[in-house]
Amino acid sequence: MDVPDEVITEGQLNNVTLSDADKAVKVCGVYRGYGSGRNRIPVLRDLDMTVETGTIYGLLGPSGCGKTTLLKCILGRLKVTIGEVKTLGRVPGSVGHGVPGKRVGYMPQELALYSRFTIGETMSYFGRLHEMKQSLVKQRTQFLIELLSLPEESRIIECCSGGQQRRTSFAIALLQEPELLVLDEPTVGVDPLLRHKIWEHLLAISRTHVTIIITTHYVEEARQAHKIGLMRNGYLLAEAPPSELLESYQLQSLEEVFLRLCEHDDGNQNEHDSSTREIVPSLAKRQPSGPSSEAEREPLFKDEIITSSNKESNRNCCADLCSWWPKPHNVVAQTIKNFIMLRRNIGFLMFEFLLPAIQITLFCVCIGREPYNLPVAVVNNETCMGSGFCGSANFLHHLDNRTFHLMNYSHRYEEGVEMVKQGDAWGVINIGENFTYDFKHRMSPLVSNDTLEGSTIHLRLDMTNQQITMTIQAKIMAAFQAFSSDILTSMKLNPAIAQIPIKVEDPVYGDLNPSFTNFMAPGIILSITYFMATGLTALAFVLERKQGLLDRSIVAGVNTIEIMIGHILAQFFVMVVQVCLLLTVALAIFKVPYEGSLVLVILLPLLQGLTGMTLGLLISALCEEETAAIQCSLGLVYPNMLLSGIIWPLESMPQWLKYISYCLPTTYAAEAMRNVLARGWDLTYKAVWSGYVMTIGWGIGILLLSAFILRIKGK
Ligand SMILES: Nc1ncnc2c1ncn2[C@@H]1O[C@H](COP(=O)(O)OP(=O)(O)OP(=O)(O)O)[C@@H](O)[C@H]1O
Repeated sequence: MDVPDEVITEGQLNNVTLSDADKAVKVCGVYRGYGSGRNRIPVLRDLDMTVETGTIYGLLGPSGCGKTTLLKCILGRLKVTIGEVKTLGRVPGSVGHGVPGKRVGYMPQELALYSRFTIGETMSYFGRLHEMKQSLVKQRTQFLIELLSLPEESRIIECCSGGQQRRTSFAIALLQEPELLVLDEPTVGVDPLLRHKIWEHLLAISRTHVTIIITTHYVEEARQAHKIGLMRNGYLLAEAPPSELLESYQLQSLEEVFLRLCEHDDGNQNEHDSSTREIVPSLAKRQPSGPSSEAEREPLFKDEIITSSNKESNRNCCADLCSWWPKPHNVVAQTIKNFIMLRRNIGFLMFEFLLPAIQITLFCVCIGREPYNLPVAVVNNETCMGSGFCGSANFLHHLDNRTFHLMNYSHRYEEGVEMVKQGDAWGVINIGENFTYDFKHRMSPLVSNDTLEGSTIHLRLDMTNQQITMTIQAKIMAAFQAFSSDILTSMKLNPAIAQIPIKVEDPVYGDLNPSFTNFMAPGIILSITYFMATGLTALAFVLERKQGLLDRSIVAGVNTIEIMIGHILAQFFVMVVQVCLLLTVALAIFKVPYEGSLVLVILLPLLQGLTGMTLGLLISALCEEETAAIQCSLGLVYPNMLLSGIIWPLESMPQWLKYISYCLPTTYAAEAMRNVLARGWDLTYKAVWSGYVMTIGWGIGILLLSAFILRIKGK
């Protein structure tokens, strides 16, 4: 950490308060770094800078010296730790100031362009952010196309050459004819002809009272500026008109001046090193003129900082609220931008439309359908001789041959059971040796049932899969009914009197459970909508942030709430189409039963989708990389499905897990959906309205949290 040169006292702090009306930018004693604690990187150190209105200020310095950081402080994108910045007369970010906003044109170092937009659409987007009439945007676009030799406005940005893309980026900064132009290395990688053209234009507009700050590490290029600031290690070594610097140092080039200043600075550093002390970065540092010991100095620092930051925070409290309030023109700009992006990616949009319908199709095809071709061992102990009626053969004949794959093990029941134990069969059917004879006698009022106990059909099943168990049982009952109908009709008896001689013995594995097919469908519908929506927005900020587009839009005056609303509005359209297709497939094609109001059935997935979107925005706010965002959204799918009672009933969960489950956004909703679909309940039932309330509550909560995180991270 650097040595503080001087302690700022209360009086001194007042003295540095900025009031000069003719100064477009005034930076006083600014400190700013990145990170915190041991990982803190100090960047700006006690930096002063003055830019007069209507001049070109060349900010020069080697790579990494802090030029971009300083520009971001001037634009209000970064808050200074200590010191004061005034841009166009006020603290950047003040309510109604227009910085960030339309009073400033910003060209970031990176391209920061929507590559799928045309030049015209790009201009329209930034024009909307600056509240310009579209006719004026058109006019300015034509002017800038001519001035900067850009291709026609219908040209897609990604089809432009590198130089054309940079000039488009420059044109955006000039679009609204701002009072202040901040250009971060506009000439890097630009051919000399274009560089000359850019400087020519800058000189021309500076004569119309436009102030320009331009950074470059091509030192000689800045000779054309009215004033230059030579920056090194986070502070300015010198600040003067180029001619003055050359004259006073009696040197030929600015590069030589810069080298001389660096040597001088190195000498000064060595002198200071003997008195170097480590202090916390948030404390002010200047020439020690006051109390000498650290203990004496610290309270003074802290008071100053608290006083100054309190002043700032009081002033900004209302400002913050106002700046959060979404402005319609920004929301419209964001929404249109997102729709254009959707339109440019029509293949992906179709995929997004169809994916939920494909998922529900897979669910209906793979889950809930009747299993078939099930291996079942048959042990038929009955010996049918002659031409008499053979009941066991008749019974086996009636077993559905699509469902069963029968394997005969005559007289070897144990062998059949072993097959089930080995997992080679789902069950064993054991038919008693006197089955037909006893069945006939069973119907006789003279015979007691007890005496016939040994001649029934015995079933031993693997009951680990409830769907299969239930199918086998149902099919065996159906076959028995058909058999009893045959035999009793031949005896001229009413089949309704048949007594059922089928006994289900202890299962080999598992236990019998009820069916969950219809139980699962509502939860599956909701979770598909929820996670599709999360996926739609999880990359919302990540990509724009990485490409510098988010920063650029914010400098143009958009706030994070407006960006979020823009995303939600555009993606809501996609989601409505998804939900319509999803419900059509589920309810109309696969006949998932619904007893309740269709409005409620449609509304809940839509609300769940909106909540899913807010979760996506939260992921997007938290993650810096696409891979992290994708992993995060995918990683949430399965735990949520397992914990929300979508796949298996909550009643089977341990109590502590139930508490967690009820805290999740889809649990109450799945319950409500089930009640609306299967029981036909409406909003008067708690089990229904609680699902809607929880969904809305979660949506609002996550949205606010995302906005808060974006605010804190300054994105
Ligand atoms: N977001 C960040 N987090 C941590 N460190 C950062 C961040 N941004 C910049 N830095 C560090 O701050 C220092 C100054 O960076 P800055 O981008 O302001 O320099 P610069 O003078 O604009 O460099 P260049 O000319 O290469 O663009 C560098 O050491 C850089 O590594």
